[in-house]
Amino acid sequence: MPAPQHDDPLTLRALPGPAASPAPSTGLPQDAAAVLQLAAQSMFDVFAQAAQGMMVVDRSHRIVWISEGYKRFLPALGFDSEQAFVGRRVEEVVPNTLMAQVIETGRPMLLDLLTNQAGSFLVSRLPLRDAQGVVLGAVGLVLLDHPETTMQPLMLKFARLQRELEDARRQLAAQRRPKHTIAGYIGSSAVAMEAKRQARRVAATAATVLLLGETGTGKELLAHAIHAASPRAGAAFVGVNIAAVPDSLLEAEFFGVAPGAYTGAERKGRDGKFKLADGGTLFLDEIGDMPLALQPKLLRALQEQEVEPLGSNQVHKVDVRVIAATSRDLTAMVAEGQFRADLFYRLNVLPIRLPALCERLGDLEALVEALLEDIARRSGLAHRAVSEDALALLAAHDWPGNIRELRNVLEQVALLNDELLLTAAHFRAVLPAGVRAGVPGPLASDALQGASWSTAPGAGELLAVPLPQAVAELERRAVRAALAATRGNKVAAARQLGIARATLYEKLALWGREAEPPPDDR
Ligand SMILES: Nc1ncnc2c1ncn2[C@@H]1O[C@H](COP(=O)(O)OP(=O)(O)OP(=O)(O)O)[C@@H](O)[C@H]1O
Repeated sequence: MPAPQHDDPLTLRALPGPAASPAPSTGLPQDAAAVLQLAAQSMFDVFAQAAQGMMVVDRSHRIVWISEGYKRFLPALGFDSEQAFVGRRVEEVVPNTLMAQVIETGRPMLLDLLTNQAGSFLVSRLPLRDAQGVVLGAVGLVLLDHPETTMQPLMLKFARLQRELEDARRQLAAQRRPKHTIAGYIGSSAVAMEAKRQARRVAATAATVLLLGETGTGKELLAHAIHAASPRAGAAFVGVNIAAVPDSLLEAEFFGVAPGAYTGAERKGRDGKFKLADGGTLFLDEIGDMPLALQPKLLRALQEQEVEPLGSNQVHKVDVRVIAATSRDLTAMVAEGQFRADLFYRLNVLPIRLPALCERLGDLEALVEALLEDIARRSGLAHRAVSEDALALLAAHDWPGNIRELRNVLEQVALLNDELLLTAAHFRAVLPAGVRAGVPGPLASDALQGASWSTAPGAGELLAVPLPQAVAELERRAVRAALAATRGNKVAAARQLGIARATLYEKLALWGREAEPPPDDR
């Protein structure tokens, strides 16, 4: 490094010349202290040569020396000569410098970013000590000027790695968390606690469980949780949504297809859900939509723990625990002959009723908090809180879609707004106004009036058209009315209409969007 051009004893002692004395032909000195001193000297020389500029500051923070390279920063710092700069306290002439901190603490700052009116600099600051280790001052090195351009690729890479690290941490935390636990069913109201108590009790048994409750009350969540808390937790949890599978495909879905039973894609045969759930749990969602014709075969599978794939005359033993769920009134369906009584009794061994949200509004705040936390975790958005007036508005709202609807509303509001505190005004913009749908049930007369289904066109007009056309028109209006009354919730609408969800989906697909209520009806 260039020799300091200052006669201050500090400089001379602190920036030693070739102190260690290696024998020229034998290489490194023999003692460790001399090797270290040599290493320090060499390192310093490398730094000094690579640096864009250097300065030395004494114990009282006064600049005692600057390198040739440093001089080019002087104009930007407001100095036109070295004489005017040297001798000044460093913090007075180099804004944002931390040289004083290094002198006071004696701790080096190996790499730091310094930004002031002269630009941005990658700097290094090292304390200078005497033989007794007393700090005499500090040396500052400007390693790079304008690192934002010269180091841009490195900085971009660093930012990307940082982002990836955060994503990985988030994913890992999500994976480690058991997906569904009974404690994850949020609520401390008496009805919620009772549902959890029953879930814990049945988890230990192998008996069939029947989960009853309106749409979106957490039946599937609790089914997962019961499985996770059961001795079968290590085996598969297989779910079938009966309403979503066309009737004609259900048998193969449940019991599988024997090889050679069909040509084409099914030629090799395939396992049914019972087989896939062997050793674990089979979740039969929307069991009320099970076609009557298939119910005896399901009953046999439940009782005998045996399945017979389609096109086969062999039975296979399975060991499956069944959890069924429905939002329909199975007792009424049995009375009306729509559901077999023997299957109902077989399923109804351990029924657990999940309360609707309106029955446990005391849990609303805890649910909102837990759902917002989950939304933030999954989306990477900031965690939001809700104001008192927002909670009051939510409590006054009717929740036909229960917790699923609550979750959707929270998600929408969180996505649409940047504020960390969500207020009633934010929710008012999203919550459907108008008809209070009330407890879903048989087609309610106010719901019908809400959608004016019994008015235009009048009965007289319908009489003037051929019967199939009139029937089709009535059917459309009934579906529109049910969708309007349930704010587009198709499960609740199908229940109100007394038809399977799959049937409603089929009708909507057939009619196209014209059958759905206009957005302002929802
Ligand atoms: N008690 C609860 N605590 C936390 N989240 C809940 C709770 N109940 C329901 N949820 C959430 O609400 C949503 C709907 O729940 P889930 O699918 O379990 O309802 P469901 O009763 O099975 O509905 P459907 O009858 O329409 O199938 C999910 O996102 C679930 O995580």
